[in-house]
Amino acid sequence: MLIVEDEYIIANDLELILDEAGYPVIGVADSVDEALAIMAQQKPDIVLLDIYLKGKETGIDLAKQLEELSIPFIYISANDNKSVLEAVKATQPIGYIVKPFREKDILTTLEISRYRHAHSVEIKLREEKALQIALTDALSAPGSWEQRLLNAAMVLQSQVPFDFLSIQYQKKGTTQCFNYYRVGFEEYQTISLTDLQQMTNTTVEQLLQFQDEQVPVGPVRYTEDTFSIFCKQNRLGQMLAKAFRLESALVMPFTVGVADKFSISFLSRKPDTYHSRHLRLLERLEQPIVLMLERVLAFEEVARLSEQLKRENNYLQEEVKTLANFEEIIGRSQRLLRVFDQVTQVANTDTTVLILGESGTGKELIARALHNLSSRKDKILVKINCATLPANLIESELFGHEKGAFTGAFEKRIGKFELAQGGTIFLDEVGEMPLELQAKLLRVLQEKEIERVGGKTLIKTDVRIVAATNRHLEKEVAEGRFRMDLYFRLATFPITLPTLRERPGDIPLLAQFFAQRSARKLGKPFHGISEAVLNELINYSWPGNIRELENVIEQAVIINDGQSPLTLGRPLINSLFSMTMSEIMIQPDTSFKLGNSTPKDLQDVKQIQQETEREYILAILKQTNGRIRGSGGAAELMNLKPTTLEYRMEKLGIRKVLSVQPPSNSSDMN
Ligand SMILES: Nc1ncnc2c1ncn2[C@@H]1O[C@H](COP(=O)(O)OP(=O)(O)OP(=O)(O)O)[C@@H](O)[C@H]1O
Repeated sequence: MLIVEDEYIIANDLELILDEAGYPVIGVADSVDEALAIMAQQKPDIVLLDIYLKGKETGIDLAKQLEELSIPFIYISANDNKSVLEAVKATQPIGYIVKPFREKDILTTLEISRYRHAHSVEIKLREEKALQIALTDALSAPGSWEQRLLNAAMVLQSQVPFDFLSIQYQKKGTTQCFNYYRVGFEEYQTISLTDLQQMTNTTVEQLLQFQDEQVPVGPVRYTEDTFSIFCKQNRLGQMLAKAFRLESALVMPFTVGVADKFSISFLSRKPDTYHSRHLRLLERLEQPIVLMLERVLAFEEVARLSEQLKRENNYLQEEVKTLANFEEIIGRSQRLLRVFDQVTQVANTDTTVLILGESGTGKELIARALHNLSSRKDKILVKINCATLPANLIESELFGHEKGAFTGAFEKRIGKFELAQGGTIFLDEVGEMPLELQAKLLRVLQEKEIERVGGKTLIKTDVRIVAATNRHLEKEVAEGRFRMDLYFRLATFPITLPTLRERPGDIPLLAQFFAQRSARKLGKPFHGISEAVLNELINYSWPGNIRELENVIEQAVIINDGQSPLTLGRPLINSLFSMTMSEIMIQPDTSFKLGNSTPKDLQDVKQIQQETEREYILAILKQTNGRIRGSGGAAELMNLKPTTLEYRMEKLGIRKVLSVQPPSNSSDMN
């Protein structure tokens, strides 16, 4: 016990009574200063306090400090002046003893007050527990952060009153700000950045900058005298104070996990709303709130990651991911080695790369190698073929859309840019991108942010861009089909792939590689490639480049009897392929319907293509005894989905038969 009493006799009396009753007295003080000095040495459990003391300060002044320190106290006074008693009540003493007192009065009051105090502490603890549970429910309920934080604010209102609540949430360098203005008993109005912008005549950029300003390290209370400091330190707070006539604040910053920072500012119109008990309550709540938010954020992260994983899986099911690195890129020509050097130089930077080269020269393979050699290799590489995306969906495909953004947008959908977050985007055939979209792509490259179709917010992206085209982009720019500014952005680091005819020395290596791979896939022995065939391959001009060579060799392996070196089965005719690149995906076999005559027009080429494909499928089906699906089935050997193969068979008039016996003398399955 500490006795604070300036009348020596009374103080002495009190000390004796307490000692005898078994309450140890740690000191007797006759002024506030002396009392504080004793308390600095040892914290009393209870203080017995007179109102008028030696010195300028009264017992009521000391009581305010005791309240801050959570030390319970009992007044002992003869003063019954009404205004003094009002001031006494405001300090929330646990008891009051009127002088002159009897020993009995002292001991009874002490006992009852101690009991009531302990009881009220217990009630307070129970209330706090209930508050924690209500906060947990509010913050972990489904819904947006805006709604959840508002629910939490409503729970807190009963304990920490406010007229305005501002919550800043900083995550990975971006800050979100949630503002709630109290307009009724349980009514709050959400104040958006746009509302604030209009109310305060400030630009959104300024507001965003204010939002990012430093917050204090621990909980701080700003009252009448110190509120101006709060306004000076916090320009957003200053604006709010002006706009909503606020005069005091309580700021509670805390960190969740390693980097997620929250700062809650309670603001009030009255200058004396916040007391140290509010601060202490928030301090006590900090740990449970942090733990709970950690859990909520971890759940969100898990949900986000599993969503991302789902998307990646879906994506990977559509895309056959080639594990490309230099070992799988065949060739030793100087031209190709120069490309490898360039890839190695640029891989570990975030520089945008433009891969140029004719169709089939291996642009995609190089793009994948670039990704696999970069620090982003553990993240996804998303390929977008700009030529095959439907014009009306291309924007939503790239940037995603919000629910209801356009007819048919029933669900929110994220685009390929968001899917590739942290990884690489490969924009294949970028030269085919519509002009209108080129402007949007340029913005992504410059600002590194995207906006979903129908969305209102900009989303930061961390994606490396690799683009490829077989078009002559400078010519496209000159003819107004490609934006010059985008061209310069993309062409920061151009890599030009040599055509196959520019590196004939690599043809035998590639042919050997493709033949071995196909033979392995088809389960056939491989007896090499004859000298004559190799010469033929070297002398051919390969307008379809490596892809064409790959197809020619694959077909040669299919028709090979498995006992002799590979033969082509049909001659390679240079003149035919000067027609169009896209027509040469499947090589014509001149032994088919058109005989050995050279095709005259596009129709002829198409017919040859179809027949070649038909023969090809039949050869594979023969190999698999007619089995399409499952392991070792034709679809697997051809790297196609079974449904795709069935569709192609139907188009080419190949009927499935129930018996899987190989047909004896015909290669047809009909
Ligand atoms: N150096 C190489 N070694 C082994 N295979 C290669 C090589 N270059 C290309 N290929 C193979 O050739 C085929 C065509 O390559 P790719 O798709 O990368 O060409 P592209 O230039 O992107 O074609 P397009 O412009 O038509 O999209 C692929 O099957 C690829 O695996």
